[in-house]
Amino acid sequence: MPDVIYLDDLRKTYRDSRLRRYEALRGISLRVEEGEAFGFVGPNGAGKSTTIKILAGVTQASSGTARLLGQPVDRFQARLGLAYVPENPYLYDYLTPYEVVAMGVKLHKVQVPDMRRHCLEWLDRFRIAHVADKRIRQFSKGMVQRTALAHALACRPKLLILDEPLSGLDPIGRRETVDVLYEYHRGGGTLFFSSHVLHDVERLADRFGLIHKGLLKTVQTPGELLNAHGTISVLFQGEAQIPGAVRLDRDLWSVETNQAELWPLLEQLKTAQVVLKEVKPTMSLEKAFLSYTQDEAAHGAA
Ligand SMILES: Nc1ncnc2c1ncn2[C@@H]1O[C@H](COP(=O)(O)OP(=O)(O)OP(=O)(O)O)[C@@H](O)[C@H]1O
Repeated sequence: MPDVIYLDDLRKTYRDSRLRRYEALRGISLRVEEGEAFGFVGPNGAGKSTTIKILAGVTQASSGTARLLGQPVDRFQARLGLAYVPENPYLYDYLTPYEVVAMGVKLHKVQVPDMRRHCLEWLDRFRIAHVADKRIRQFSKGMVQRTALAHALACRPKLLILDEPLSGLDPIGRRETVDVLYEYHRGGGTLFFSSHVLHDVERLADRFGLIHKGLLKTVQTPGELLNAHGTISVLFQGEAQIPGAVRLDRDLWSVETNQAELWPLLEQLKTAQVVLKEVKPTMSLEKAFLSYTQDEAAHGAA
């Protein structure tokens, strides 16, 4: 079974209006397997959209290899089974959401017993079924985004590539969209998405890749991240002589530990007969993100 996404030494050089060269991608290599949810994170200008546009066939790489489902991205076969939503989707604004979704379903040759019902179900998942027959021209940015996402999912793609899928959505819309994407992933779909909202990447991604200045700095699972850098915060209630414990309230204490020290600490707390209130990892993707980008700045790397 080939990788669903395969990138090898992918490079992209842009030229500005004065024909000066700018290397937006400086050799990205990456594999995403079938059924994986891969989060692509990085600061503004890192190269996320450029990578995604190459995958979606919107722009061409300067060099390197990019394959989808075993096919080079410039072949139309690579896009069979692919749905892509760009950062700012452009939809023909004289169409209605129903027309947009139905057109996608027909183009992808998805067999559905009742087209109207199928489309309305997806529009309903994104809370826009009530405006299914209104012109998109009248829509807000968030509603256009919801229409584009409904269109992508209604096509039952094998691979879903989304560039900043949550931007432009309100907090409830973000949560609902994460839920839909989670379900798609649980159903076996492969998901590749970029996001600035690290919390959403943590909730959705099996692995995440951090891109900075056109280079992939790290690819990790949340578990690997925790083992490599993580600390664990333990909250307990009651008296125990634990070095480093900080009193939060009258008899509520908090102590930070690491993976190796966790079990001995829990044994100690058990012996002291305190009430364990919470054990949670404190290494967030946000901290990792900052550590990778700041380390580089501190060492003056290009
Ligand atoms: N068409 C273009 N012509 C020239 N330079 C470009 C073009 N598109 C992108 N760039 C430059 O390439 C670099 C990477 O841009 P890209 O849009 O891929 O970053 P990004 O990680 O998606 O950023 P953001 O999070 O802000 O969307 C940036 O410096 C950007 O200015």
